Amino acid sequence: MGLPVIDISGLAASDPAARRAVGEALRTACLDHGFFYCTGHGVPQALMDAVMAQTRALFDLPDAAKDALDKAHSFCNRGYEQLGGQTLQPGAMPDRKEGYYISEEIAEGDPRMGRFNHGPNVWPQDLPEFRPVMMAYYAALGVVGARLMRGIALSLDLEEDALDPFTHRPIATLRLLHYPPARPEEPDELGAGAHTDFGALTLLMQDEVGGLQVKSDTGWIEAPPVPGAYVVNLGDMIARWTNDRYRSTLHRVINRSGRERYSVPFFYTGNPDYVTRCVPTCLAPGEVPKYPAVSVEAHLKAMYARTYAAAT
Ligand SMILES: O=C(O)CCC(=O)C(=O)O
Ligand SMILES: [Fe+2]
Repeated sequence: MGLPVIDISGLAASDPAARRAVGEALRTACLDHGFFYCTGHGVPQALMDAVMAQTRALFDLPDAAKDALDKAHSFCNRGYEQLGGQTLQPGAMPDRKEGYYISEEIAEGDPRMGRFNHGPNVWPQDLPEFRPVMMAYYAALGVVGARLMRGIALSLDLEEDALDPFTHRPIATLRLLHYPPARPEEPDELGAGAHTDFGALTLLMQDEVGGLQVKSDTGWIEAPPVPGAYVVNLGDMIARWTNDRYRSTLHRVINRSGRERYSVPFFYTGNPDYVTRCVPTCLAPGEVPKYPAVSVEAHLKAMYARTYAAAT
């Protein structure tokens, strides 16, 4: 069976019943696959299209231009990541993808400057539209992420604003990805090895090529592109938070299309100082939390160390 489609426009409605109805739909999807398609998110299609166009333009730059933007030059994980720069599946071959990291632009004098993942972005000089398009998109998805977290709160029978401290000044990361076609001579090579996401929520925009697969109880299922919709999935943090009631599900990418594939996940990770601890509504009488409380920042650091050999 395919992944459900949830129209989240009700979360922005003034009618509390409309907001609760979305919470109910989220609850079912989170308990079941931990993955769903999201429509009614309010992000203009023109902005989504512009992000895809700039993403293609970035990866079309000459290698020397991309190398100059390498994230090795950044202290806060911004910029270009070479083909094979990450191995998402332990023991597998390096991922057949190249990437680019963008997060909040932290200005000089901001007290957060220099904390894990906080600092300036890296911008390609030859693409004048790149920065404004990406920053507009980053802001738009921050709004959707916070709104979805309110829906998640409702879905867990919490007060609607219970997770607002988590969505205050959140860490979030926009990641541009390019997957060249799979190589027939390397049958074990994956575009992105099987992994779960680190944070709270991921909102993925993918082009029309396809190749994302999600692990279900019956095996790998395809998550084909649905125009205008995001593929949303829960990350490890929400699984911890809910004592594994909500699922952070394995997924991977194999681009067997013979074409170039582009995708843009947005990782909504939350306020770095927020301490996640088991949600009380996720404990049956006598049940104990499986995981100790952990701050968002400590969790994120540990997760980066897992997939990058030389992580900071
Ligand atoms: O490109 C995709 O479809 C998925 C990417 C992904 O899972 C990730 O970057 O965590
Ligand atoms: Fe992922």
